[in-house]
Amino acid sequence: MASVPRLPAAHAPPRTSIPAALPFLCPSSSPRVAPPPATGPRRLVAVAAARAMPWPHVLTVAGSDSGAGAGIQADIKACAALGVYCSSVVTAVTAQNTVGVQGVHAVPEEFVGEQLRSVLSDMSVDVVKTGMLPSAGVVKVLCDSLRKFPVKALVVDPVMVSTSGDTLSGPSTLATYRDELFSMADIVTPNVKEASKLLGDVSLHTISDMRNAAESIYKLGPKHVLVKGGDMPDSPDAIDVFFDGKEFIELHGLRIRTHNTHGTGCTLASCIAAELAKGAKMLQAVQVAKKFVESALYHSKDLVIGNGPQGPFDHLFNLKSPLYKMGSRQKFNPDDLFLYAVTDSGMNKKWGRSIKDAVRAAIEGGATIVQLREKDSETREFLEAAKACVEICKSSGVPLLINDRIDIALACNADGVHVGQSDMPAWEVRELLGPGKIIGVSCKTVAQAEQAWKDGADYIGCGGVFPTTTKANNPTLGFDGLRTVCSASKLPVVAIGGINAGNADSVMELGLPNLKGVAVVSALFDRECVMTETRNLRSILMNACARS
Ligand SMILES: Nc1ncnc2c1ncn2[C@@H]1O[C@H](COP(=O)(O)OP(=O)(O)O)[C@@H](O)[C@H]1O
Ligand SMILES: Cc1ncc(COP(=O)(O)O)c(N)n1
Ligand SMILES: [Mg+2]
Repeated sequence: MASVPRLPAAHAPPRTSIPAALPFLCPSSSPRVAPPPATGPRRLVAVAAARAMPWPHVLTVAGSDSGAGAGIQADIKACAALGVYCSSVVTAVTAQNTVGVQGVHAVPEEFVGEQLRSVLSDMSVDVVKTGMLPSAGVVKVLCDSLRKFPVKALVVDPVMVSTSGDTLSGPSTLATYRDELFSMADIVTPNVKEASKLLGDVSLHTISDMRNAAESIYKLGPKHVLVKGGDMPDSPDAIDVFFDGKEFIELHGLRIRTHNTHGTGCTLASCIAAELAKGAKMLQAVQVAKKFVESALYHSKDLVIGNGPQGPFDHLFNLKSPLYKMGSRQKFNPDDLFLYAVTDSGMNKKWGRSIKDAVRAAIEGGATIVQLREKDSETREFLEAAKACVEICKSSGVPLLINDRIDIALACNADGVHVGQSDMPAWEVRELLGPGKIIGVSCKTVAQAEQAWKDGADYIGCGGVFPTTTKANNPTLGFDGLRTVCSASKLPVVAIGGINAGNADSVMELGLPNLKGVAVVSALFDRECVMTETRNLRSILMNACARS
């Protein structure tokens, strides 16, 4: 089974295009001039245009959860958190809490139809998301309404049983789901129990079972299927299987150890709908949604509401915890390690350039990730430079990491940090930064690589491959040491230590498992023209990858 498809590093397009008209950036770059703010009539036009802007709109057709962890209440909170308007057609009212579902009161089918008519005929709905549809009659009413008032996309979460094990939609709706609703759906998102019921109670225990189920449900008519693995607690990751009719993609997330998982499925489907309403493609929408659920669970893992086994979580965690700024960045892409530029304040001083100019030049030359390693800057000066570099990196789509300084990474909202063996342990860094950030760890041994993986790191840096002057007392591992660590690592690896234009090809040509790229300091920054050196190294690496 494929993981998220990626271009092989050697063929990956440059992260930044280099327009011919760009001023040559050596030895220092020219300042960029921001356009003047709009004033007078121009401002009025801008305001009018802003007023006319439609608000992406999801309509949820689902049940009310009196405990507000799942159902309509979860859907509205999830859409609000992602900046999308959410209207609601209530199909049932449930008496529900953290213990389970105590009662269900279905709304008459005609009145579900009336609510649908009210919203769909007037309010420019982009995407419809369905949750609890308590009877076959309600499913039919919905299908009729959608035929009358078509929308851009339909997300079907085939809610049948709550996490607490209570029935929310009886077996009589199964046939109508299969025969009428699925063929109208852009995506169907069953959990393992629901997938099993839809397929006549087949047993689902493994990823391979989930893949088979996704394929069988796809044959019932939806354009995409996501079989969710939240309820497979034996798996150390939370793995969902996505199928688009051609390819299976395993979506891996951190499994958050918490009891507060009530409403994860409703939230996931609503986030997918919200992202689709904003114009995202399906896989992208699913990835953002999964990351959102993971982050919300992470930040709510210790909340206590109610006495039952399944608590709600906080969808609006982002409002409360400015520390954890969950952007819509996708999960770490190991191919970003291809040409890893590590800055050095001493070298920048020597060549008379600012950190900012050094970073900009490296990115213009094709660096795929940047780490700021400023061992002797004052904190305030470093923070200001880091903030400027975050802006530069963000506009080029290149991740920015900070060496060692978790405080700086948090304050400038960097994409992550890189820590060494004597810095803060990666698991503590993960606690502070949350799941959305990249964490790298320097490792020289198989045991250290194993620990980094256990601690929740995203990649390891392994070296020194060659002798180096940038780090004192740094034993050289050589190719053999690198090979040993790469072969055993469960994480992607970037090689580091004395790598330059003269030897980078020999490292990539080793073709080692998990080796994704090289990290360089002096070879880029202890040179007169950072951009030229980076460009040259990039082409050496690409040629080496093409050969090996
Ligand atoms: N403990 C957890 N940690 C991280 N992600 C989880 C956890 N539990 C569920 N998820 C994720 O939440 C989403 C909803 O999944 P699931 O709980 O299986 O659906 P449902 O709520 O319909 O039973 C999935 O993306 C799943 O991987
Ligand atoms: C009204 C309503 N809709 C959906 C769910 C499923 O949510 P979960 O699977 O998290 O219990 C629920 N419990 N209640
Ligand atoms: Mg669940």
